[in-house]
Amino acid sequence: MRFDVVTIFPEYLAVLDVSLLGKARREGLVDVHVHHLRDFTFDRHRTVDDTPYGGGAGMVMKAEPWALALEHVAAASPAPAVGERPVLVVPTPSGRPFTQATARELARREHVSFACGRYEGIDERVFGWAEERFEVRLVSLGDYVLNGGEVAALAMIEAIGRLVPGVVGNPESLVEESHEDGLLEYPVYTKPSVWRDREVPPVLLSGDHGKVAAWRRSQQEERTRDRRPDLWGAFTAPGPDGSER
Ligand SMILES: CN1CCN(Cc2ccc(Cn3ccc4ccc(-c5n[nH]c(N)c5C#N)cc43)cc2)CC1
Repeated sequence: MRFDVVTIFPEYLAVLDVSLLGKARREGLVDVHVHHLRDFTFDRHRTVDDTPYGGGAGMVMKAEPWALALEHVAAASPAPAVGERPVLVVPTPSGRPFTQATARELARREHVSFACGRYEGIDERVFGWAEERFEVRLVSLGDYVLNGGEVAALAMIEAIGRLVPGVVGNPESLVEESHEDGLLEYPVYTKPSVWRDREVPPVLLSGDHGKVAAWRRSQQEERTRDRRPDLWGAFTAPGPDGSER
C-alpha cells in the first residue's frame, strides 16, 4: 500500500519511520512518500497562502501550489484497480467523521494520499478540481480544532496502515477492534494477579472461556452505556426489520 502526503511541515511525518509502520516500510508492505508543498511554488518567498476573499481572520492556502503538488502525486500513483480512482483524503474540521469503518475501507485501496492544510484551510476550488483525478474524501479526526492536517493524517495513516495484511504481527489482535461491534472495548489485565492490593477480576482467572466472554461483553456494554450514549443508542436501536439486538 502506498501513502502520499503533501504538507508544508514534512518533518511532522518523520515519526512514520518509527515502530510498526517503520518496520512495515522496511519490509515493503507500506510505502510512504512525503511532498513539501513549497516545492510547487516558484516565487522567491515560496508563497503558499494569501488573505481570504470576503475578509476574515488568518490566511488561506492558495490553490495553484496544491494543484501542481497533487498532479505530481497523481502521476506517481500506482495504477488504481479498474473503476477506482486514487483516494485523496483531506483532513478538515468540517469533514465527515473518520471511523474504524473508514480505516477498514481505505486499507483495501492501493493508494491513499493526504492533503494536509494549514492556516485557515485550503482554497475550496482545489477540492472540485481534484475530483477529476481523485476520489476526494473530506474527513475529520474529531470535534476539536487542530492547527493543521498533519496530526490527523498521522492518526489516519496509523489506523489504516495497521490493517494492511502483514503489518500487525498477530492478525488476531485486529479481530476484536474497538467499535467494530458497535461497542467500546473491554478492560484488559496482566500479571501480577494482585497489584498494590488491587485484584484482577476473578472470572478472568477461572479458565471458563464462556464466563470470560460473557463478562467481557457485559463490560463492553456497561462502558458504552456510561461513556458513549451515542454509540449505545445506535447499538440498542431496533434493527431494520424492527428486531431487538
Ligand atoms: C472561516 N473560518 C471558519 C473556522 N475555521 C476553523 C479552522 C479551520 C482550520 C484550522 C486549522 N487547520 C488547517 C488545516 C486543517 C486540517 C485539519 C484540521 C482539524 N482540526 N480538527 C480536526 N479534527 C481536524 C482534522 N482532520 C485543522 C486544520 C483552524 C480553524 C477556519 C475558517
